[in-house]
Amino acid sequence: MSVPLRSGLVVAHYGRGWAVEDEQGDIFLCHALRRVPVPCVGDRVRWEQTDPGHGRIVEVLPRKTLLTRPGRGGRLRPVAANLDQVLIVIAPEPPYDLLLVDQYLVVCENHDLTPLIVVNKIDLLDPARRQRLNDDLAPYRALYPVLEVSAKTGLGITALRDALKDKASMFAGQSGVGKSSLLRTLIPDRDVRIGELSATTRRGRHTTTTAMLFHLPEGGILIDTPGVAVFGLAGIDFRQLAHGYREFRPYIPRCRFNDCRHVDDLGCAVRKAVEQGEISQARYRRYLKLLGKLPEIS
Ligand SMILES: Nc1nc2c(ncn2[C@@H]2O[C@H](COP(=O)(O)OP(=O)(O)OP(=O)(O)O)[C@@H](O)[C@H]2O)c(=O)[nH]1
Ligand SMILES: [Zn+2]
Repeated sequence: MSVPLRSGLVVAHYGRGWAVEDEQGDIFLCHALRRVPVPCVGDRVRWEQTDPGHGRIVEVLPRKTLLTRPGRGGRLRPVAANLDQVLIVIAPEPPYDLLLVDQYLVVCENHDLTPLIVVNKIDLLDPARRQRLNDDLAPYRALYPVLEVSAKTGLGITALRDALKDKASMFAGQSGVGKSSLLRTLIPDRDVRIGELSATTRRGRHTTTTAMLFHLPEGGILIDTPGVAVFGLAGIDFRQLAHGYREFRPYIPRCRFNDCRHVDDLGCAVRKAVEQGEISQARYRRYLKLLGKLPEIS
């Protein structure tokens, strides 16, 4: 007897299982058929129920976007599918690392993900720190939306909610910048949902999820990937790196050599733009640093 296939959304990933949400919002712990691509959070799937509360994924629908991380043996593992945007969170404390911000931006630019820069903990900004932040962020404000918020006081949270509405988003940022605090502010019933998942799967220890998807109260979804580094430069070559620096793009076709890495002066339109003040020197210096981190052969 064949069971009709159902549509679902992967909302969590545990070791070898996936939590699939059906159209009514009920959650089933599923395994995946061997022939399907390894599913990940955010995937739209076709699945069939096997037992109460359980099922198996038989098809992973085509993905709009896919974020991966290097797994065992250098193979890329999927982490989050169908994302629209990434919230790059920084804060006055711990001190922000703009090289890391640039790295996140390069990955976003090369995966068709829209980056938003979120400055959290603005309640901690005194005039001196405010001045430094403004100077540091000036080149970014010209390229990307920058939202200033405080998970502590609630400042700017309405604008953040508006930016997330009806989109699939994910946080990126150093430990301690306040990602969990923001998540709690945005999704007050978060813990209820985790409890609900554990109850459904009838197993106590599901704290080791690699990723989890939450529905935002005003529409849209937010994916949390605790402790998963998905924004490394693995798989990025020097062309993609330069492409990831948005403001370089108009100049790249004007470089004399097709394989210009924008390091040497000779006929490089990007360098010329830096010298003429059209491209931020700070950003260019960070580009050179990241270029130095790429594997030699790229
Ligand atoms: N002053 C202030 N402190 C905040 C704010 N948001 C978070 N914090 C504090 O910053 C610390 C780290 O916050 P978390 O939300 O745990 O940070 P995280 O980014 O999730 O950190 P990891 O879980 O390690 O990735 C906690 O002590 C929070 O109370 C804020 O807007 N203002
Ligand atoms: Zn060049």
